[in-house]
Amino acid sequence: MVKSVSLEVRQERNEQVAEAPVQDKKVVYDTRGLNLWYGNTHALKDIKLEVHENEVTAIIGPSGCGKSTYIKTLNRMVELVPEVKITGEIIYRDKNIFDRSYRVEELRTRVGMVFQKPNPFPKSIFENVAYGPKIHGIRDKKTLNEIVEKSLRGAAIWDEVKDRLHENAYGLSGGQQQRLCIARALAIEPDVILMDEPTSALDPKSTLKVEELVQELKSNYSIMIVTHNMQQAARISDKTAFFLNGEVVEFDATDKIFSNPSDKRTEDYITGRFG
Ligand SMILES: Nc1ncnc2c1ncn2[C@@H]1O[C@H](COP(=O)(O)OP(=O)(O)OP(=O)(O)O)[C@@H](O)[C@H]1O
Repeated sequence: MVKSVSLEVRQERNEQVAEAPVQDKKVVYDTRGLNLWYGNTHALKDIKLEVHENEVTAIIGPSGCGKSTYIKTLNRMVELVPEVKITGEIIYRDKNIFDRSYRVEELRTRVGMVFQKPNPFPKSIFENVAYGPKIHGIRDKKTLNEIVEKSLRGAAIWDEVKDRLHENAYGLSGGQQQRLCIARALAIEPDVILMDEPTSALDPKSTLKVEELVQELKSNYSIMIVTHNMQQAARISDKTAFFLNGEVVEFDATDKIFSNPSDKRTEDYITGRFG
C-alpha cells in the first residue's frame, strides 16, 4: 500500500490508466441510480456500479456506510426488512430485478450468499449441501451424491469431511463450517456468490483458506465480497468499491484504489486516517 502519492505521479499514472485496455468481460450486475431508505434513513445514495463476470469485486468502507445493505439488495433479501423503500435499477443479466414481472425465486437460484458467521443448518454435512438441490426438486440419490461431492470439493473441504458426511455440521470447526456454507452456496450452481464479511469470524489459517478458495472460484463464478479487512481486499479482489455514508466514493481496479486512489477520502480511509 502506498501511503501518499504526489500529484505529478498521480497525473502520470492516471494517464497510464486512461490508456489501459477496455474492459471486455461481460457485465453481470449493473446498478443504476440505486437509492434505498430504511424508514427515514437514506442508506444507499445514487449507487452506480458494474460487476463483471469472473471477477472478485470487493466492497470496503467504514461501519454503517451501506456495504451489507447493498449486497443484500443484489439478491433482494433487503426487502425482508419492513419499511424499506428502493428506487433506481439493478440490471442482472439484462433484466431489472425490481420489475414487477421479475421472479425473485429465479434470482435466488442464480445468486448464492455466504454470511458473516457460518450458519449451517443443525443437520448432517450431507444434508446441508443437499438441501438447496432438494428444494429445487432433485430427489435422485445418485445425483444428490454427485452434487454434494462436487460442491464440497469446490469449497476445498471434501478431504476433511468425506468420511463423516452424515455427522452433524455443528461438529465442524468455524473455518470448516464457513467452507461448508460456501459448498451449500455452490450446490445450487449459482452464477454469482455474494459474501458478507465471510472471514470476520475465522482464525488467520481458515481466513487464508477461504481467501485462496475465493481466488479459485472466480474462474467459474462472479464474486462480490464485503470486507473490513483492506489487506484482504487488496489480496483477493480485481475491483474495489469504496463506500462512504451510503455513496460510492470510488470504484476502480483494486491496484489503482490501493496505490493511487483518485479521491482524497479513499486515500484517507485506506491509509487508516478514519474508519
Ligand atoms: N434493518 C435496518 N433497519 C434500519 N436501519 C438499518 C437496518 N440495517 C441497516 N440500517 C442502517 O443503514 C445504514 C447502513 O447499514 P449497513 O449495515 O448496510 O452498513 P455496513 O457498511 O454494512 O456496516 P458494518 O460494516 O458495520 O456491517 C446504517 O445507518 C444502518 O444503521
